[in-house]
Amino acid sequence: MLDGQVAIVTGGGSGIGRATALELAGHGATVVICGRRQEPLDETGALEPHGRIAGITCDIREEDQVDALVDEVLARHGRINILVNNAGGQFLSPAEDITPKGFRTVVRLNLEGTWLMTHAVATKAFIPSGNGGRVVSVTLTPHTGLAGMAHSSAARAGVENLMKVLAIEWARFGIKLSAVAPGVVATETFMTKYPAAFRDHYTESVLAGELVTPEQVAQTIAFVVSPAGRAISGSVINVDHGHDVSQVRYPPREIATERGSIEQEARRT
Ligand SMILES: CCCCCCCCCCC/C=C/C(=O)SCCNC(=O)CCNC(=O)[C@H](O)C(C)(C)COP(=O)(O)OP(=O)(O)OC[C@H]1O[C@@H](n2cnc3c(N)ncnc32)[C@H](O)[C@@H]1OP(=O)(O)O
Ligand SMILES: NC(=O)C1=CN([C@@H]2O[C@H](COP(=O)(O)OP(=O)(O)OC[C@H]3O[C@@H](n4cnc5c(N)ncnc54)[C@H](OP(=O)(O)O)[C@@H]3O)[C@@H](O)[C@H]2O)C=CC1
Repeated sequence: MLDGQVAIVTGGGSGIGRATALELAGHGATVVICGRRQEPLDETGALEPHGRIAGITCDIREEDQVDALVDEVLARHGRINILVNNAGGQFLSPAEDITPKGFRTVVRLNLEGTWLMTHAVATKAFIPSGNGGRVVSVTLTPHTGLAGMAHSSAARAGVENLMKVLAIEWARFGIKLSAVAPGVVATETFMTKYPAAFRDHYTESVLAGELVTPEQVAQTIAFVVSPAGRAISGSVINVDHGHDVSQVRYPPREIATERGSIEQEARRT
């Protein structure tokens, strides 16, 4: 499906980024992954049997490192067809305790880093090639407001709108941009980084009763960048078992009937 395509996946050394790199490579793409540390990148590369994944260290918040990464990929492969902006994250904190530096740190990573990568790949590769390209940015649900993550909620809203604006402006270059917004994903980071009570609550109370897997997010990204996803641009695609529309399990345990539903209202006589 992706034979001959060259992809960059940011944050490809772990979690969703690793699963995405493996998924794209499995469909024939040559994949360059980046992150701040070399070791996780090498671990991802070792999981791919055909040598289609290589890692290059890059902090996506640093303009000179982003430029160097894109130049290196072009020098090695001569083209870039796909960019997956997956690197991101945040720390959990009540909004009133987030310092200016902490807010800036999260916005720089999620919004500015995504902009730097997207702009560099578009201007150095997609536009000069005349062939356009595909961009998918990984964001977050719920879109109704992610309590405890004010900085990240704001940044991800910015990323989703950025994808929409660029989908309009860069349609003339054949560039398609979308966001894929996962719900709660069972990555090692999610399972180990957050306080146990927070993790356990959201693990147990998600609507579907199960977490999203990294592979499910990766398969959606692969579909969007595949020939079958050619008409997708300016979209936000949730991969979240309905987390965006209902943040609690249905029905609430307290009022569940034996049939696992809610009691039906009696008809008026
Ligand atoms: C109704 C609501 C329903 C909600 C349902 C929610 C369900 C759960 C959804 C969960 C979804 C999301 C999951 C995920 O995203 S999992 C993947 C997460 N992955 C990551 O976060 C990886 C990347 N993250 C990082 O690298 C770091 O977290 C960070 C973003 C902070 C960047 O790290 P960096 O090394 O650059 O930054 P520093 O550590 O130097 O910190 C810089 C300043 O940031 C502030 N800070 C950092 N950590 C904290 C903290 N724990 N508490 C408070 N402030 C923090 C601080 O100002 C740092 O500066 P100082 O060290 O000088 O103080
Ligand atoms: N897990 C979840 O429940 C959900 C996750 N998401 C989002 O999906 C994405 C991936 O999450 P997940 O796989 O769980 O998280 P991970 O923490 O496993 O992945 C984050 C990756 O990004 C890399 N990274 C972090 N900062 C930078 C940077 N400045 N420059 C380059 N690379 C960087 C990290 O590598 P290194 O440290 O070596 O730089 C790491 O490989 C994130 O944007 C996350 O917020 C969205 C919804 C839910």
